[in-house]
Amino acid sequence: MVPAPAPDIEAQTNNKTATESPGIFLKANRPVTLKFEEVVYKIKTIKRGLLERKGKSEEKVILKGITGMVQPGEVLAMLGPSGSGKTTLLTALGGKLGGQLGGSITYNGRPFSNAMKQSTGFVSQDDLLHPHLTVTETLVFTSLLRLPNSFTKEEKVQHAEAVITQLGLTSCKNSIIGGSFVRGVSGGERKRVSIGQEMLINPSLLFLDEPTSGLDSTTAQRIVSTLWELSNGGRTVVMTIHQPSSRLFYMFHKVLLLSEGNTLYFGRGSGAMEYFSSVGYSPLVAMNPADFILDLANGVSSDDMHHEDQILVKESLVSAYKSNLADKLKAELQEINDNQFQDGSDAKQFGRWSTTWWQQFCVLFKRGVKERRQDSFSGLQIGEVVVVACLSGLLWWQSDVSHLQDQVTILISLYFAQIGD
Ligand SMILES: Nc1ncnc2c1ncn2[C@@H]1O[C@H](COP(=O)(O)OP(=O)(O)OP(=O)(O)O)[C@@H](O)[C@H]1O
Repeated sequence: MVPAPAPDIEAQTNNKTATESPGIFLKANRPVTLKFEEVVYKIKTIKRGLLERKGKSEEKVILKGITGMVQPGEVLAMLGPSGSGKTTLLTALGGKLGGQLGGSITYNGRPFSNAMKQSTGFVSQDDLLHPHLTVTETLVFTSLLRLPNSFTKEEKVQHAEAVITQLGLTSCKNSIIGGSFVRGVSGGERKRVSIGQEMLINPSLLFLDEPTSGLDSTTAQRIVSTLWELSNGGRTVVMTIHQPSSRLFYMFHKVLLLSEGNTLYFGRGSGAMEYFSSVGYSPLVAMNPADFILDLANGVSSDDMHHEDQILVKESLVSAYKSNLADKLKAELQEINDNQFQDGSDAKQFGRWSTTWWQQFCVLFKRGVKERRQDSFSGLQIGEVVVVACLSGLLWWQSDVSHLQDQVTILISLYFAQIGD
């Protein structure tokens, strides 16, 4: 780890202890029950030969009617082989998936809204962190940008400090994040910084795409324990995970097993092995339940199986789920009365941005300067940056989310035009 020179932001946080920090992380502000019923997602693909210019349009079904529910205080882990639809489902539940999405997804009985967006944290698989900023700087700048003006600057800094303490990042808080060319904090610490960025808004609903990928089992355990503790504060946590150890597997309150867009199991993690043995699939030797059910999701129930047998195993597990668990789950979902949620928050009370344009400009400017503190500047370089920043800013100026695709297309066209020149 490369310690960076202590910046003024850290000077503001150094005298504060965790006990002085606001206790925002003890309880979720507005507990959220997430229900999803018969979620279907289809995409259009073009099938064409190597020499063909025009191909045939085909429809591919990625999610084939997925149902489930997560309540405050619960962690739902979505497991399945690569390409089974975990990230697609997570993105859909996080309100980030456009296109042909069918079925129903509700948050306290209501559709996704601006109000819910502001109570939702989403940690994607590939984190976008600035390599030359320290852990403290990263979290303080995010805090200054994302927390509303009802907090003073000092309170925003305190929130960042509280997150650092809560996520066990105190020992590396003055180390730079690092990247491909510069050594910085470890993979686990980096992941915790990404989680911390979302924790700053004290989300009631937290989505994480593979928060443990590439980490050793002890670090993975530490991250899942943190998420488990967060759920204890009345939060709803949903994550995708590739191959959890058995220790981790039993920490999940609920497990959703996917195979090629179908559900094979939804229920308590501790009940998974019992369920699969009740439908005729038990491991021959004692093994990690996650490994066993992932084998089943690939259609592997014993060694030396042919491809055709694997297809049959998957089909039998899909129909076993439909006849044994699906109806019970639907009945459980019906029992939850959507009118019980006292969700008085009105979408109108949530503005478009938490901070003003000028505040954002100042914070981003300061962050940009700190990020480049090791660079030497020439007048030409500064001029270039200002021109590009103005052009990019104009492109997004007062933009509507519905025009996002047009703007991205213009950016890509400009990029290719530049390459062509
Ligand atoms: N926009 C898209 N265009 C084409 N194919 C897509 C698109 N979105 C998803 N897919 C396909 O849908 C399937 C599920 O993708 P998804 O990323 O959800 O899988 P996953 O279970 O998260 O996989 P992994 O564990 O490897 O991340 C994959 O076969 C993927 O190629």
